Amino acid sequence: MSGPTTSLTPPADARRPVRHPDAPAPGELLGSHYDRCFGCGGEQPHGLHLETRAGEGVGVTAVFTVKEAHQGAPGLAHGGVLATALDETLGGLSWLLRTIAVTGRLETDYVRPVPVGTELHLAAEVTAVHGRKIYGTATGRIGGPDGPVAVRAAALFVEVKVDHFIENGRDEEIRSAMSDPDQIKVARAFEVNP
Ligand SMILES: CCCCCCCCCCCCCCCC(=O)SCCNC(=O)CCNC(=O)[C@H](O)C(C)(C)COP(=O)(O)OP(=O)(O)OC[C@H]1O[C@@H](n2cnc3c(N)ncnc32)[C@H](O)[C@@H]1OP(=O)(O)O
Repeated sequence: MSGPTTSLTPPADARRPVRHPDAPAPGELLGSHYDRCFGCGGEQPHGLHLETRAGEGVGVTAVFTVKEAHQGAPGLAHGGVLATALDETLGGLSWLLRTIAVTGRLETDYVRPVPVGTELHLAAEVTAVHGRKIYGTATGRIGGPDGPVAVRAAALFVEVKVDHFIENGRDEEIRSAMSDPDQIKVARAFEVNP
């Protein structure tokens, strides 16, 4: 097989994650990183509108209500939408590390079907860091933070610079994001704070 290793097991010399001193306080709403994001953007009508909050340690929690537009089988959430909810929640961990990172690998277990109308309560944490690689896990529970587990994920995110988006994104959206001073301020702040 060519290409990078796809293991989700951190190497033996991986370090424990450290919450950045400027990370949002536990309970603080993180807000959307991009208003047209399918996971968290308020301007994306069929999106998940996931609301993520900083948790304790290097963890976050999030809530997502499964809507009619999110179906796969009749009356049930689409598996890809649930993977998006897990991915987006894991993406929120960037705020705790103050590091910009993108998903390299996401492994999902589907444990229970999730009906339309469900409030899915998600929790994610960073488990290890090795160079640019950030390892994490996430769960989604039905109805409340202590509800039955419906989905689980393990993931590896890879740290990138803002240039990752500028060089690879479509010009129209990049120009619009670049003209939003808040977006650039937040993204750059992540880069200069080690
Ligand atoms: C102006 C606008 C501002 C906008 C501000 C936006 C703010 C922030 C937005 C965040 C959004 C969040 C939303 C949710 C999260 C997504 O959904 S992100 C979107 C989905 N993900 C992607 O599109 C990523 C696509 N993939 C890539 O771009 C590249 O493959 C990657 C992941 C950046 C890695 O490429 P690379 O930088 O060349 O890194 P590379 O040297 O190959 O690998 C580095 C290390 O990672 C390992 N690795 C790489 N890929 C993998 C893999 N798939 N499996 C296992 N290991 C891997 C390598 O083995 C290597 O390990 P070591 O050798 O260091 O031990």
